[in-house]
Formats: sequence, structure tokens, C-alpha cells
Amino acid sequence: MKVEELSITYKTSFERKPTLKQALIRFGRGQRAVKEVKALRDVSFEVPTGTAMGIIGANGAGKSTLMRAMAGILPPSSGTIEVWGRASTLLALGVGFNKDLTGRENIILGGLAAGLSRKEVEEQADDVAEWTELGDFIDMPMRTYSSGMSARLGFSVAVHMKPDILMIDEALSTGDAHFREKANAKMAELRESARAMFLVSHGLGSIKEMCTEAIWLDKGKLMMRGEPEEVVDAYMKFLKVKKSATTTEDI
Ligand SMILES: Nc1ncnc2c1ncn2[C@@H]1O[C@H](COP(=O)(O)OP(=O)(O)OP(=O)(O)O)[C@@H](O)[C@H]1O
Repeated sequence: MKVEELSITYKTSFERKPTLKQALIRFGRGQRAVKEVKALRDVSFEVPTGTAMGIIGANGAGKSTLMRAMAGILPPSSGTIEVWGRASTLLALGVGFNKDLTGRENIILGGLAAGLSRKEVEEQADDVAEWTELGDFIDMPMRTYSSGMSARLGFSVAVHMKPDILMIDEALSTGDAHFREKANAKMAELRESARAMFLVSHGLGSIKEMCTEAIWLDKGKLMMRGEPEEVVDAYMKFLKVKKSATTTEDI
């Protein structure tokens, strides 16, 4: 994966539905109808095969935007992204699932959406379902799931689709201890076979534990790239947060 001078600007209009009068007044004053948010500014990095890349930074730093762009969901405003292989994303858990369908039906949908053939999906479906340990809930509509249960389903779908590139955005935060342990083991296994893994997390402990490299974003700019330990330390210094066991998580 190679990202070169990537910039992404969101354009949002002020009013949901401007009236003609409002538009004319604004035009008369020379005001613009859209507000621009520069979510990423000239970000460049290359990720060699076998890398598990952690992405850290404050709220609004551009982490999810970067993931969405790398997953091909969001087009760059400028710059380029080269992806080698098929990316499987686990962005904003449960998004993409249909809450009125059962877990099992969503597994099929998720597999097809990830680009697998119907045959491949059907072969995988039982394993995916079993991995979730959802029991009878797997045949219940997803609206009856807790957020942790949806997370388990989302994670299971994403990791079983044999991705070349695995992207995980805060996936583990909603799971319970048993699920987190299982998910960590699965990710370690995938790291061996996937070409690259990206993990966005505010849990700096997990970044240090699971990643081989890290990047730190601040206000859309790439501040630093390096060993997870180094990058996390620099970020914490920047935040002037005292380093202690209790603050390593959830920043
Ligand atoms: N759909 C959108 N329309 C307009 N602005 C957006 C949109 N999505 C994100 N932004 C803005 O882009 C910037 C980066 O947001 P992004 O979600 O990438 O940050 P983040 O680092 O993932 O934050 P968090 O840690 O809170 O999840 C923010 O200023 C945000 O307000």
C-alpha cells in the first residue's frame, strides 16, 4: 500500500436545504455556501508487506477518513492511493449490516459485499457464524443484538474473508474480555497471512501490543511514523499526559 500526498477535504453546506432567499442573501454578501474541512493534508507513507500499522491521534485527527480513503469508500481530493490486493474493512462496526436480517443472513451479505463468490461465501458461512459464539442469536434479527454482539459478528465477517489487507477501526473497544482475547489471537494469525493490517485505536496499549509500526495524525497532518513505542510516547508527550498504567488505555 502506497499513499502519496493524500489530501481529503469535506465540503459541507451550512443549511440542510437553503431557501432561495438565503442563497441570494449569501450570494449578495459574497459568502460561500459550503464549509470546507481539511481532514487530511498531504499525507504520504508506504506500507511494506507484513506490516501491522497502528493509527493514532486525537478526535477529529483524520484517522477514520484515512481508513475510508484506503478502503476505497472515499475518493481523494488530491494525491493517490495504491492498494495491492483486496481490502477487507471493519470500519464503524455493524455499518453495512441490515438490522432486520439475521446474523447469518448478514454474514452472506457481508461476504458478497467483500467480493467473494456465492460459493465461497456459503462455504465460509458456518465457520464465520461459529466463530462469533452467538449461539441461537445467530438466527435472530440483528436489531436484537447488543453492540458487543454486533461487533463480534462484524469482526468475524471481516477476518474470515481472507483479506490481503485488513483494516480495523476501534473494533475491539466494544467487545468483552473473552472476545478481545480471541480477536487478538485471530489478528496475530492474520498478520502472518495478510499483506498488511491497519488498526485505528485510542487504546494505546493495544497499538503497542499488536502493531509493528505506527503513525500519528494531528489535524490531518502526518506528525510521525515509527516504532509503536516511540510514536505513542511522542503522542503522549504532546498531550502532556502523565505516563501511567491507568492512562495508557482510552486516550
Ligand atoms: N462526512 C463528513 N463531512 C464533513 N466533515 C467530516 C465528515 N467526516 C469527518 N469530517 C471531519 O473531518 C475531520 C476528521 O474526521 P475523522 O472522522 O477522520 O477523525 P478521527 O481521527 O477518526 O476522529 P475520532 O478519533 O473522533 O474517531 C474532522 O474535523 C471531522 O469533523
